[in-house]
Amino acid sequence: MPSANKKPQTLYDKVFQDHIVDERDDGTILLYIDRHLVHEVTSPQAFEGLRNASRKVRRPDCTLATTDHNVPTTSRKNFKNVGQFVEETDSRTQCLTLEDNVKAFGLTYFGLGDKRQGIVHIIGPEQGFTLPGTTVVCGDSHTSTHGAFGALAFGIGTSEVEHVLATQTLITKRSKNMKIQVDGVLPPGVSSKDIILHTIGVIGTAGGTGAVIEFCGSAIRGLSMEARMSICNMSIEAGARAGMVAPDETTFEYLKGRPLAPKVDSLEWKKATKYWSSLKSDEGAKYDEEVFINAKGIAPTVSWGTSPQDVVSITGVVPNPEDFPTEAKKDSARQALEYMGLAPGTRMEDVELDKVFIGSCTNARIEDLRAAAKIINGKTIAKNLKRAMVVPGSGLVKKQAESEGLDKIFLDAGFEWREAGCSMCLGMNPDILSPKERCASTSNRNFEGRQGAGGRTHLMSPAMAAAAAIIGKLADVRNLADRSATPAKAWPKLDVDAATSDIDTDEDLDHLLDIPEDNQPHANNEVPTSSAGLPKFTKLKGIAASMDRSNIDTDAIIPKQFLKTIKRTGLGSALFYALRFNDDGSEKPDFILNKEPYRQAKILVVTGPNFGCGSSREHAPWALLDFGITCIIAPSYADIFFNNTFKNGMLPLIIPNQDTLQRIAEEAKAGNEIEVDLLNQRINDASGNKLAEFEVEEFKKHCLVNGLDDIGLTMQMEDKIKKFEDRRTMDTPWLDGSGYLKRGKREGPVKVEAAPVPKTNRGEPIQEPLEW
Ligand SMILES: CC(C)[C@H](C(=O)O)[C@@H](O)C(=O)O
Ligand code: SF4
Repeated sequence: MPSANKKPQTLYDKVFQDHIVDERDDGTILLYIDRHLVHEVTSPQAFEGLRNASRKVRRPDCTLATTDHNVPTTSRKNFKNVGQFVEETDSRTQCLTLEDNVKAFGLTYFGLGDKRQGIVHIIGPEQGFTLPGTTVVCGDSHTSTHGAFGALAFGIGTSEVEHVLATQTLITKRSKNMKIQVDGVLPPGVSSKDIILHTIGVIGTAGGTGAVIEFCGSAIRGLSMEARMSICNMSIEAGARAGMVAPDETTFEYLKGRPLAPKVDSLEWKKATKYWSSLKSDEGAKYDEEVFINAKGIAPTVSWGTSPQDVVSITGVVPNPEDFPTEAKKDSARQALEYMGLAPGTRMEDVELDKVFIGSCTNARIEDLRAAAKIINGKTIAKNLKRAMVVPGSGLVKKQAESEGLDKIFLDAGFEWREAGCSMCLGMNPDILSPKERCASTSNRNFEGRQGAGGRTHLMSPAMAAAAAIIGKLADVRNLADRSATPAKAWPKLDVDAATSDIDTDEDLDHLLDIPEDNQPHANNEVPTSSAGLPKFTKLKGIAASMDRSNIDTDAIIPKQFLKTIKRTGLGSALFYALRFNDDGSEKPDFILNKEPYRQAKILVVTGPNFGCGSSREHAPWALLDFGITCIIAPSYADIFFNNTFKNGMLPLIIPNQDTLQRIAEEAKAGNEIEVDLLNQRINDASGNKLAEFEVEEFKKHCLVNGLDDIGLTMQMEDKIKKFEDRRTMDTPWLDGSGYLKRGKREGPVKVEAAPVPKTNRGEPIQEPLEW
């Protein structure tokens, strides 16, 4: 599907262009989605929405589900079913809800009894579900991982999950192009994790806001697929929507023999690799931003603070907040050091640890475990450690590691060898830090409370975490590594075939999926194309609470313990939980929303940039909404959060000018009401005097003002979507379900239910359908 456009294009431009179903004058684009990954935390409300509106999943053959966030990582030797195995009630409910949904909607599912279960971003590539040139989405911010294949892969919120399930498309707009070029040879002991931590240190967690990053340069070219995945994984921590690497021979080699990739040497494989080879940025392609990094200058890197940008070389010291350039930055460094229990000037190598965690979608692939095992081999973990654990990213990674004897190396050293899942990366399962415990972690986020309330996270590479486990402090892997120049071993590829051999027949498949014969639920694409659904937003007047903070992440807006709900409502009491409440549940009197009149706030004014960064959890806007806040005013937002708010009838306003923003914040601080007039795009004071004007995308405004449910709107574009799919089948036939995702294989009889009162996806009766 070579792009017709003559203008030099970037890799991102090409993949984006090839997926446009429809484009409106204001730049709003309906984008086709090739691959949809689903997990238990961000999908229950989406499936509920489908049910409420009597919609079915449009492309079960392009959808793959697993449980990862909530699952215990204890031995599954005696595993019988989720109901018995997952002890924690809410986690069990979420896992069981996913199981019900995959059965009801006919989706392929890797459950806890399946060797292929694992972290969603590890199993997609492993299976060849992720392919170059595809669009890949998941209700999860680290979907950016899949960009390592030259896919355009990004995280979405739950409402968008529902949109993709129903329509296999998303409403979006073009992102900016950013190039990060890393050239040169990596020094010994430095890995791809160090590249990305170092890069985020350079550009900051808001550095990539609004952009898709293309990682290129000789250092990137020289990396394996797994290392490229670790880099793209953390594009989201760099503030970007996605990260991409142009596919090349390394990519093709990785894909050979994967169950869902075209068969090697088939006509499809030849056609596919020809297309994939065209997916590189053209000579002269324009980037909105370019960053150049010399690989030689990167050292093994660790984080010292509570943001992934707070990094330093392992040979460095804890920075002094007074050395930061602005008062706001000094302040946030002070807060970070207080939380982390660190004093300025302390050598990083003197920082003592309590726990070590090797796992997560950033670094729990086979290569990561090999790198850690190489350091650990023959040694034991330090006595001061309370716990050291290895959590493989998938059942297949675990199996492969065991076949290479890595489990034994870890176990002999004193590590725990666990079952696959997200585990202590965010601690939605029992694997958590206790307050003040300090952890060396190969994960991607060191936010306050991320690995457990009060827990302290230091991010690093698997080899560095292994070194830290042996020393019991943050440690420089270069002092432990075997410096003898033994040639790199040619490692075997992950054995994916063995795992699929138990589903040779249709009967096996049905057994695996446990699909009721004729139970396509409520499947009906004719009735519910109505587009009326959300409350209308035209004018809002009310008290505004103001917060002077930068980079407020969605973990802070609503921590992980509240993500176990299968509902959208009732989350107001969890809003800003750690900032708002003490450990005993009492209110922190100084927090703005605990003061009068701000308990009644309808508007939130945030003076620092990058509000809503981090996780894609739509629970963040749901919590704000449930508290009563329907409008946020800030200088900038993280992309996923920004989209999520609109999907809930909320208005996030961008006021880039600091003086104007301060004027609005002053009104808020004085306890005066503010008026947000969407129709006239003005912010007024309580007496109607103009404080500011604002921009808002035309389509989004239209949806808000009319309370439109954009799934209904998109379903009215059926002809165009169908036409796109027909062309896709012609041009890239390997993208229609193959192997165990074969299209049609699981399509039971479509049962059209009588729908006396058609409902919206929120379960309310539909008003008059509205045209857009
Ligand atoms: C649960 C999910 C919404 C979340 C994400 O989007 O990132 C999680 O994976 C995380 O890492 O915080
Ligand atoms: S970042 Fe952590 S919690 Fe989120 S998907 Fe990856 S492993 Fe799971």
